[in-house]
Amino acid sequence: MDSKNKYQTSKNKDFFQALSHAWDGLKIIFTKENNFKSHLVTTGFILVAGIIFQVGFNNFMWLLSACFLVLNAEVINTLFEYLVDLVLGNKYDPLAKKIKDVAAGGVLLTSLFAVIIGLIVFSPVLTSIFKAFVNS
Ligand SMILES: Nc1ncnc2c1ncn2[C@@H]1O[C@H](COP(=O)(O)OP(=O)(O)OP(=O)(O)O)[C@@H](O)[C@H]1O
Repeated sequence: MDSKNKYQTSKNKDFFQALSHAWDGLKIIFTKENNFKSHLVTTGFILVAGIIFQVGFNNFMWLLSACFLVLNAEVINTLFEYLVDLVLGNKYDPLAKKIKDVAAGGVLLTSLFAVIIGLIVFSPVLTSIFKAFVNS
């Protein structure tokens, strides 16, 4: 199948064709899903904060991992939303609700993990800000 054929349903010919489809997938989720955009912006702020406050290599890796887990959970959530919509369209189905809600629950759970990691990593910074605020 020609790689320029937008109706391709067969396997990709090479790694670069697969990469271009994966990039298309990221563009879709970035342009269509506002939650993904917010998570990406938050990831940027957290990583910049990690650099500014010099949290150390290991802590920075924890922050990086937690942020990318949240982004990945959002990708999986969107995937299930698209699958349900593909199969059902606007038809209501209690199982579809379960699928979408469980996928959204996965994002929430991962986000809670990221918040806990953030609080642990930035606790020295937060403590010194709190002390400075109390002493002022
Ligand atoms: N076909 C359906 N049948 C039953 N319930 C549905 C169906 N589609 C959506 N829902 C319910 O409506 C809610 C909102 O649907 P939507 O597709 O916007 O998911 P969402 O998790 O809110 O999306 P996002 O992650 O983009 O904020 C879902 O969580 C689910 O409870």
